Amino acid sequence: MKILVVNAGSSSLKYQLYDMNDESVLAKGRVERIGMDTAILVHEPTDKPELKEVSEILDHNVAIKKVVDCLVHPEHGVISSISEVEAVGHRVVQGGDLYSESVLVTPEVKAGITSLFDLAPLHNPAHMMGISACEINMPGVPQVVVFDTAFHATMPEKVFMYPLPLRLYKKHKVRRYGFHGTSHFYVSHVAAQFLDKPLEDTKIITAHIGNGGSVTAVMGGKSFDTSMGMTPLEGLMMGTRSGDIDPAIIPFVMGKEGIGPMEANFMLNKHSGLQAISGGSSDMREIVEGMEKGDKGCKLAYEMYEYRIRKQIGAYVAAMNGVDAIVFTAGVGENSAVLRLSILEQLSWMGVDVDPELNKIRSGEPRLITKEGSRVKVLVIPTNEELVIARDTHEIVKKSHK
Ligand SMILES: Nc1ncnc2c1ncn2[C@@H]1O[C@H](COP(=O)(O)OP(=O)(O)O)[C@@H](O)[C@H]1O
Ligand SMILES: CC(=O)OP(=O)(O)O
Ligand SMILES: [Mg+2]
Repeated sequence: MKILVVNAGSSSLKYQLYDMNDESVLAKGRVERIGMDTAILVHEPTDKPELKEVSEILDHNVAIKKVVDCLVHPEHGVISSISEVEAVGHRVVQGGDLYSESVLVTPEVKAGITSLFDLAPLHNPAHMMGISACEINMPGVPQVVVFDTAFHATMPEKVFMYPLPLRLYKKHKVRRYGFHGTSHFYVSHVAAQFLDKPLEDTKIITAHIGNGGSVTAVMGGKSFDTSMGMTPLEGLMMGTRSGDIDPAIIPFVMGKEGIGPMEANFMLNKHSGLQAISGGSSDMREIVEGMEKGDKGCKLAYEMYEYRIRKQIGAYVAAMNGVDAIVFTAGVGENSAVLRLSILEQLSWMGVDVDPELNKIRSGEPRLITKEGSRVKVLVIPTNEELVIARDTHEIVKKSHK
């Protein structure tokens, strides 16, 4: 079965086409700057030359049409007809308390995702545009949605509730949901295979550090706590997001600067984090480069970012009364040896004995970066959210055919 995996954002759309016979990727690609007349499409077939194009792509419908054209393209295509694609799997960031697992898209599910727009205004509307675009361009093909929040559905009440008036939870579903669940699920289960222990007895801390970042305490294979909350803004300092701040700052700044709630939200999501403190860049590579050249803003941004991740890991050791392994994943977690070393050197108190040489090795494979005998093992595991989405989609569609 061939499955198309779609991750639709507000102005971008990433895709991968899988052949589920051997879980191989036939092609992947991305469309950026959707809504502009200079949108960029990059299509990368596994065994054929890449295709790059700049053109007008005004909405997600046109974007999916372009993706379909690429997949069947005489020179760059990987299938002869779009009817070879038997299912589509979508990443959906917010499933609220409606979904604790992946589901087949039905009119009810679409209404469910739409009812959660308020809880993920930057993400869910874009996902719905992706789903509609696939319905139009691949009529009759079953679609499945895989939620970032689903893996965190096991968090206990004491973890997911906020100490706020109860009516806010009852009326508006104000509670912690957590995100990046597909990634935390994948890397924690790969990590468990490295530990010579039954999954039920494992305590693993997973650090998904990309543009957005979150740390999860995974106990017995289940999410116990995670650093993101009702929205992907809570927790760590991120590329452009503030993460945790004193909530009283928000009304204070709104009053002082004369801004409304939308602007305040925009500031916290898009103009904070590494970018704000470094004075320009949200990219860890540039932050480290700047720091090495003596840039004070980059140095402070790096130190704050590192400190907040380390503090979160420490908190989850306390939350689980111990830890067997720590996992680093996603863009920064997989690639920044410098950042991993800064964090791990200061966790020696709890039995982390990092091997600086192993830490430096670059590879696309899961790998151990602690010395033999380190009481807590540390692993770098490349995440693969798309593979999890393809597997769930495959399972659900197979079942629905029975
Ligand atoms: N070699 C590297 N060293 C440090 N950071 C890197 C490196 N390569 C990529 N990154 C970081 O990874 C981030 C993107 O991570 P990714 O997980 O792809 O994010 P997202 O899925 O949220 O877009 C970039 O912002 C960049 O800072
Ligand atoms: C939920 C979330 O923060 O996703 P991303 O890291 O892809 O922005
Ligand atoms: Mg990501």
